[in-house]
Amino acid sequence: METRQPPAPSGHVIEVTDLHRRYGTGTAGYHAVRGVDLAVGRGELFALLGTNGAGKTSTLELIEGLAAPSGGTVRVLGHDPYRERAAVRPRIGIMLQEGGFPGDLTVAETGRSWSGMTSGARPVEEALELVGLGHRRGVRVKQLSGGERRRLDLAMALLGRPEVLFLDEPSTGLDPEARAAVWRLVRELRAQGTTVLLTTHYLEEAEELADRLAIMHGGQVVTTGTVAEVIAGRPSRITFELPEFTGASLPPLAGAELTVEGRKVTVQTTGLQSTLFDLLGWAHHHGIALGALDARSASLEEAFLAIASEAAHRPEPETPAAPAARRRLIGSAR
Ligand SMILES: Nc1ncnc2c1ncn2[C@@H]1O[C@H](COP(=O)(O)OP(=O)(O)OP(=O)(O)O)[C@@H](O)[C@H]1O
Repeated sequence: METRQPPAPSGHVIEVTDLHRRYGTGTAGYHAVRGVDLAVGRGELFALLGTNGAGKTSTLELIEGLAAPSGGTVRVLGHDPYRERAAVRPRIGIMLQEGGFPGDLTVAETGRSWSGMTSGARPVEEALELVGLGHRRGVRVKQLSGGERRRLDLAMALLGRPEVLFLDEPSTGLDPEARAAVWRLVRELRAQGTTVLLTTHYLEEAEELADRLAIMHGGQVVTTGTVAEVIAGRPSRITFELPEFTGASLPPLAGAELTVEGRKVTVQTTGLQSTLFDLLGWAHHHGIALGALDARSASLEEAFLAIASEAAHRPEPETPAAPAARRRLIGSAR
């Protein structure tokens, strides 16, 4: 039995306050992370979502302790992951976007060399079996498919039985079956008490796995909460096509917003059932067949697209100057 160290005093395994990251200096510099606050509890699975370039990886790397922030604080298991690396590193597992293991080593050799650098490592065979790579142990890394390499990255992140697992786009490049297997494994790890912070472009992945999530845009968190909280208040959508000749004009639908393009009608409503009832009643009364009728509740995808589009239309925040003492760090870690 391994001994687990006590949780951080706040009860949060990950705590991020007013985090900033700036690459480069002066006018050529780029302020990629602009005041991010996050808190992740023990055993929680938290997903970081965002558009391309939103700052997810830049944020994740700071939380993993791979670079120092330009401003703000990060605490992982009660420690600064950059300055107190020795205290944090043995207790976390990191799956980067590119593991970058030497191509000439076999899968088993990679596991053994990684295991030699990992304290309290589980047997290499066990880690490979967990991700379904046991049968590929004798194959050189360069001969693995993209999806198999992702699974090797995950196996190596799991070697040290981490209390906190960081997954940067874990299922990118996996086929649907391998993705489902990774989801099962992540759920099992979470059920065993592992805290997981992941970034993903797959909204379905966040919907399936996340207890809570944050949506980033332009280096900031624009929305955070459970999937239900993020979706709440977003309108449901009804779409249909009117027949070519309709004597009747569309009915007033209380609380709904109609958009008509030619014969195609889109109705956005927060009261899906009553709007649908009124619409179908009108169609029935006038003997109108609504073509390609589709009615669906708001999904995380719709909420994400709406939130990203709202955020994109907001003015860019002012870029505070990077503190001089931190400038030496700028441009590192990529
Ligand atoms: N080393 C670097 N130097 C300068 N700019 C960088 C560097 N690394 C990242 N950036 C910029 O910082 C911004 C955030 O990048 P980051 O990789 O964190 O975004 P992301 O949300 O992970 O994006 P994606 O979903 O595309 O992976 C981007 O505009 C990127 O071009």
